[in-house]
Amino acid sequence: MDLILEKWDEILETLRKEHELSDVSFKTWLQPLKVHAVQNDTVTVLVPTEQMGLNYISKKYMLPLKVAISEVTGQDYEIELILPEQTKTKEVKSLKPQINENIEKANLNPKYTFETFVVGSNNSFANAASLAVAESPGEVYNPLFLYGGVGLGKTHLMHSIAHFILEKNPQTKVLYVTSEYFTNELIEAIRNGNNTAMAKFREKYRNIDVLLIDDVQFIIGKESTQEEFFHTFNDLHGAKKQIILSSDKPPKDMETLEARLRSRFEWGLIADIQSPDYETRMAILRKKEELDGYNIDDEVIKYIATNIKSNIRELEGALNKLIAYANLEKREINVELAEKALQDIISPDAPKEITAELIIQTVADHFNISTTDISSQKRNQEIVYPRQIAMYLCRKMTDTPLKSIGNLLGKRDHTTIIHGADKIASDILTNESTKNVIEIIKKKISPN
Ligand SMILES: Nc1ncnc2c1ncn2[C@@H]1O[C@H](COP(=O)(O)OP(=O)(O)OP(=O)(O)O)[C@@H](O)[C@H]1O
Repeated sequence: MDLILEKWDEILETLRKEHELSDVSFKTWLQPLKVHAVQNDTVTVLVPTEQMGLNYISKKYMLPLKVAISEVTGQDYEIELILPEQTKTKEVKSLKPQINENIEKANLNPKYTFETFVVGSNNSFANAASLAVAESPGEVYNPLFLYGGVGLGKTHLMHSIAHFILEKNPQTKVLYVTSEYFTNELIEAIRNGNNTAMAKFREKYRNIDVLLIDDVQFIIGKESTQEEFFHTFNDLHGAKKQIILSSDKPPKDMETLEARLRSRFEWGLIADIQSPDYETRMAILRKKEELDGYNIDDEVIKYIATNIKSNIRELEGALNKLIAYANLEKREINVELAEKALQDIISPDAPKEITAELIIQTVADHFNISTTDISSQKRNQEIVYPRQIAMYLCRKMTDTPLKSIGNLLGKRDHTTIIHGADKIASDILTNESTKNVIEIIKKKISPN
């Protein structure tokens, strides 16, 4: 509800612009529309006219409104129009289930749950530890420290724990953030230079039941962040609140981590995730295929699982690329097509190549949005910023021609790519958060 309400004016404005509505049409039909309720992905819109007006709006503006909502919020909703006299009967339904609001508040990806997580020998210990923590937060292993290489499922497991806890007890205050987000918020509070900003920051992070901090290795070397994090940790741990951390290495190998933090990280349980074996890679591809509603030949799945070994993000990226390629070429998916579509990813002799596709996938994952969003025509800031970062990194880290980058990013022309990349290049010089984000994503793309 909050998201739609907050963005309602922007939604109507987007619709007005995209359909070049005259002032009079806008004022007559759209401006008076009010959000009455949002429930289970249906937005109930109050039409304060009479039946004729409702019929007309339904015929003429229902679809454009749906599209505008999807563009602005990044989510698809059904729309139901109602007249003022119907509001009484609808009132009971006006609360969106609390659990969905909590998932939004906690910053969770709805797809990352235990149900969609494939358990193999590489991650069974981490999975069991995560489930134990999810069942008894703050009681058994505190903190839970998950570590493993890039793209192996740490974030997915963390979100699974949070979903599980919220499902069981929707009142629990759960917050997932990346350590980079934590750092940026802290920098912002310090920059504001007043006690209220710091107090707000502390209130936010210390007044929760379950805190999940991803990629905690990025706070190393940032003194004030380590200091603040140390106090947050102590407060929460002392109050028996659950802390879950992830990193690319175990605490003992985090050389520049302050000793007092390292010892705290080791208080609870440390669980690692290794690269998946062949069977697990097959199972992950099968799961993804099932979730996305495809039915791909076994030989093709075997081909991908045999050739992409180390990183699950790349494994999924290869499958996505193959599907996109087949759709574009209007061809059936078979091993021959897979060899062609994936030749720049699967090349037995060449060292691992950094492709524009890998960059786009990594940026999307980092911002918790889909690659479809990045390549869409959406212009809201939550999508534009990651898109520009993808433009910048594709230019910096690959030789991909501007035209191809543009095609991958929603058929944009080369001037848009140059503009987006330049914008980020100048942002890096003045904005510490952008500098941090770029540093982190670069490491995810190329860890060494
Ligand atoms: N065991 C698994 N089952 C199903 N999907 C998985 C599994 N492990 C990872 N994935 C998928 O692989 C992708 C990358 O995983 P995730 O983002 O959790 O990795 P990560 O270890 O947090 O990476 P990073 O170090 O870059 O933060 C996600 O789309 C995730 O859903």
